[in-house]
Amino acid sequence: RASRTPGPGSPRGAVGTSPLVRRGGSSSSSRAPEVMLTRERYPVQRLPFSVVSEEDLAAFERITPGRVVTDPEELEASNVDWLRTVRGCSKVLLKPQTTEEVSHILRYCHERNLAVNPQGGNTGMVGGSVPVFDEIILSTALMNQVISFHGVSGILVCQAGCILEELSRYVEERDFIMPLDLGAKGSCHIGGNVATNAGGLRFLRYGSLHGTVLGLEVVCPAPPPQVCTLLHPQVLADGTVLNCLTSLRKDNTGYDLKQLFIGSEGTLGVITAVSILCPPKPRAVNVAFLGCPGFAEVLQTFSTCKGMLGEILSAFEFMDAECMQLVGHHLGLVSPVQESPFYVLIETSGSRAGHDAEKLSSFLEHVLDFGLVTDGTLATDQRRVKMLWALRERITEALSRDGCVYKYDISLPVERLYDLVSDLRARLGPQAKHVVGYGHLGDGNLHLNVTAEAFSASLLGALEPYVYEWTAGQQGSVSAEHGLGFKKKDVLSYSKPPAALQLMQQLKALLDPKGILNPYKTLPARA
Ligand SMILES: O=C(O)CC[C@@H](O)C(=O)O
Ligand SMILES: [Zn+2]
Repeated sequence: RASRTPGPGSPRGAVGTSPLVRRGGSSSSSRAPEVMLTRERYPVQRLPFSVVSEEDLAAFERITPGRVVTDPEELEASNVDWLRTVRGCSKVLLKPQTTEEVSHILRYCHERNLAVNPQGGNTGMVGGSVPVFDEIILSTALMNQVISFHGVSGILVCQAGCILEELSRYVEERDFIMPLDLGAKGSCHIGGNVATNAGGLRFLRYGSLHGTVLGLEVVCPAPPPQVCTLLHPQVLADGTVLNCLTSLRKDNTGYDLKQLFIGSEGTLGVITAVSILCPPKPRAVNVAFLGCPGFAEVLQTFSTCKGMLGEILSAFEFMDAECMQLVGHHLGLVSPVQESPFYVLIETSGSRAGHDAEKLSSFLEHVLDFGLVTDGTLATDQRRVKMLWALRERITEALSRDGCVYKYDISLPVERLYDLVSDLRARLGPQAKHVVGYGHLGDGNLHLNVTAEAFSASLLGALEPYVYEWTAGQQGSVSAEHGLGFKKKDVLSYSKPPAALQLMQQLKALLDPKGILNPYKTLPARA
C-alpha cells in the first residue's frame, strides 16, 4: 500500500509521530470498531446510477492497467473517513497516473452513468472524500509528480496527488514555503486541499487558496470529457491535454474559471494539477504561548498584536482551558504556562531575528503590564516551536479520544466568537461531556466541538439547528474552512440565499449533467 503510506511526522507535531498526520492512513485496523454504513445512519437514498459490472472492470483495467483495486481489505481504508464516522461500500478504486487517464475514466463513467468519488488523502472533516454508497473511488495517490518550480517567482506546478508535507519539504529546500499548512499535512493531497479550499494555520498571513492558486488543470465529465487547462486559459473540448502548465500572477481575461473549482469539493470536476504561489521562507520564526484571564483579554491581545507586530505576525490561534485539559489528559501534553481560562499561540515570521525578537519582547512587556496576559513562554528554536504548536494542532486528536464528537466549524465576527461556546455550555449542561472552543481567532474561525460518551439523538437535537440559527443570526458562515461534504450539505442555506443555491445547482448541471461526480455532497438534495 505504498500509495497510502502516511507521510513522516509533522514538522510541528510533538516528538514522535502524531496520529493527526496519520489521517487517511490505514484506518481499517481490524481492532477498531466497525463504522456504521452511511446509508444506515443517515436518511439518504441511492440515486439511479449504474452498478459496476465485470465489463466495466475490464474497461478500467484497459485505462489504468494494474491499478484497479477490488481487494475488499484495501478498499476498506478508502471507504471510511479518518474520523471514522461515515462509511461507503465502494467495490472499486482506480489509481490513475495521468490527466489523460482521468479523462478516459470520466468519459467512460459518464457514458455508463457510473458515480465517481474523487479522493485525495482522505483527511476531510465532513465526509466529503469517501463514497456514500458504491461510487467508484478515483484516487489521486499516484499523481504525485512535481512538474516545475521557478526559483525567482516561487511558482510551483505539480500534480494533484502530491502530499502537502512533501511539497513543503521540496520548496523549503529551495528557500520557499507552501502558503498553507494543516495538521493533516503528512497525508493530505494538494489537489484535495484546493478542491476543499482548505484554510489552516497560515491563512492569516498568506490568505486563501482563492488567492494563492494561480492555475488549475481540471477534468470535467461533461460530454465530451473536457480537460480544462486553466493553468493558462485553454479549455480543450476534445479530451487532449495541451502541455501549457505555465502560470501567471496577473491574468484579467474574462471569467476566472479556476475559482469555481476551488472549494467545489470534487462535485464539478477532478483537479489533476495545480499551480501555486509559494512565499519566501522566513529567516526567523518565533512562537509565543500565552495565558489570558478572559476572552475580552484575548481580543485585546489580538488588537495589540496586530498593532505592535504588524507585518511579522503569521498566526494568532486560541484555545480554551477545556482544550488544554483534553490534550493533557488524552495525549499527556503539559501546559508550558500557568493554568488560565484561555491560551493564545502567536507566531511571527520575519527576515531578521534580532528585529523580530525586539518587537516581540516589547509586545510581551506591554500585554503583561496591562494584565491582558498573565503568563507566557517564548520559543525560538525549532524543537520548542514544534512543541508549542503541538498543543494547538493536536486538539482534534484529543477530542477524538474523548468519545463521540459533534463538530462545528464556524465563521463569526471575532467579538462574538466565544459567546456561542458559553451559551452552549449553559444550554447543554450535563448532557455534554465537554464543550470546547478553539481555532483560528485571527481569521474569525471558531472550532466548536462537543463531546459525549456516545451518540445521542437528544444531544444532537439540542445542538442543531440551534448552532446554525445562532450563526446565521450573526451573519456568520456554517462552514468556515472544512467545507460541506456529506455531513453539512443540508445546512448550506443558513449561509447562502436561495438565488445563490439555484445558481450553484445550475453550474453543477452544466459541468456534470448526469450528476456522477461526488454525488450526495456539497449541494442539498433537490426537493
Ligand atoms: O477538529 C476540528 O474541529 C478542527 C480541525 C482543524 O481545522 C484545526 O484547526 O485544528
Ligand atoms: Zn482549523
